Amino acid sequence: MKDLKTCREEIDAIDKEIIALFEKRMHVAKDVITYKLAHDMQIFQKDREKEVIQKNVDRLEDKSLESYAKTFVQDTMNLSKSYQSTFIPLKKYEATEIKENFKVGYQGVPGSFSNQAMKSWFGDIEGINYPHFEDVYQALEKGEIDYGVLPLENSSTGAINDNYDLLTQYGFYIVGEQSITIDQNLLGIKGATLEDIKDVYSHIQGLKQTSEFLNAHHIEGHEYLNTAAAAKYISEAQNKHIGAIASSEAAKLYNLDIIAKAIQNDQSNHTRFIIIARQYEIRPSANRISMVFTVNHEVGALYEVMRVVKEHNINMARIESRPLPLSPWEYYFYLDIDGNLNQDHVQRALQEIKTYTNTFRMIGNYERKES
Ligand SMILES: O=C(O)C(=O)C[C@]1(C(=O)O)C=C[C@@H](O)C=C1
Repeated sequence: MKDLKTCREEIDAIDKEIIALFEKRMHVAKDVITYKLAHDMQIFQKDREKEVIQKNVDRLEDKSLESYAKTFVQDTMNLSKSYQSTFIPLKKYEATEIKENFKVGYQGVPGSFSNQAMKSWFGDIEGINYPHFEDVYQALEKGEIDYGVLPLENSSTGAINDNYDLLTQYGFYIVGEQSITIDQNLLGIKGATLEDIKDVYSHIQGLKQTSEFLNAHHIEGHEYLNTAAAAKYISEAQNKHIGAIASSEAAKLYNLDIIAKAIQNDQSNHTRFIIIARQYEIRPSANRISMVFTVNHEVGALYEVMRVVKEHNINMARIESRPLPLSPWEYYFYLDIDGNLNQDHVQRALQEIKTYTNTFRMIGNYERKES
C-alpha cells in the first residue's frame, strides 16, 4: 500500500498541472466570448457540449470512471459559461413612456374580482369585459385593448394554469401585478335564509375556496362561468333555494342579500392578477422579474438555474412547471425572482441563466401592488 504522504504528493503534482491547464482553458473561453459577441452568437452551444463530453469520455481507459468524467467535463464547461457571461456588457434600460387613452380588457362581468383588480391597478375606469380568458388575449393581439387583467394564482387553490399557458402561447408580457383580498360570500335573493339554500352557483375557484362551508351546510355546488355571472343568474331566477358564491360588489350590483359573509376556507384568501401587454415596459419601481424557459431533460439541468439565482443572492419568489406542448413528459418552467433589470447583479444572473437554458424568454419586470 502506498503511504498517505506519497499519495498527497502525487495529488499536489497533478493539481499543479490541472490548474495550469484550467487557466489556459479559461483564457481560451474568454477568446471564444470575444468572437461570439462580435458574431452575435449565444454562449450556450448544446451540440458542442455533447460532442466535448462524448469525445472525452471515450478517451478514458478506466471505464468505471465514466460518470465522474462526464460530470467533470460538464462542470468545467459550466465554469467556462459562467466566466464568458461576465464579459457581456451591461445594459441601461430606459423607462418606457406612460401610455395615455389606453383601453383595458378583463375576463368576467362588472362586479367580478377581475374587475375589482383592474380598478385597484388603473383607478376607476370602465374597462371592456370578455367571457373567456382567451378572448382577452385575442383582443390584445388585435389591438382592441392595450392591457389585459387576468388571474394567475390564488393563495389557497394555487395556479390558474390556463393563464400560464396562454401567456406563453401568445408571447405577451407582464407589466404589473395586483394582488387583491378575495372575500367569498353566500348570496341569495332578498329574504332568503341559509336554511333555504340547497344549491349554489359559482366559478370553480369560488366553489373550491368555500368547500368547507358548503359541505358543513350540505349545499351542492354547481360550476358557472364566473362568480358575478352566477350572481346575475340567481337574481334573474328569483328562487330562494338557489344561491351564488360571489363578491359583496356583485350582491350590490344584482340586488341580492349577503346570507353569509367571508365564507372562504382560508381567511387570508387572495388572488394575484397580472396586467399584460403586447410589449414589455420598463419602470424604475419594478421589483419582480418573470421568465419562461426550457432546460435539457437531464439530471441537474434545473438545479443549475437555481444555483445561479442563489449565487447572485437573488430571492426566488415562485417556480411553476407546465407540460411542453407536443413533447410528452417534458416541461417548461415559469420562474419569478425579485429584482430590477437595471441592477447589475440581476443582469448578470439573467445572462448566466441563459447559458443553462434551451429556450429563454424574459416576460416582464414589473411592480407588485397589494390592496
Ligand atoms: O465552444 C464554445 O462555443 C464555447 O463557448 C466553449 C464551451 C466549453 O467550455 O467547452 C463553453 C460553452 C458552450 O456551451 C460550449 C463549449
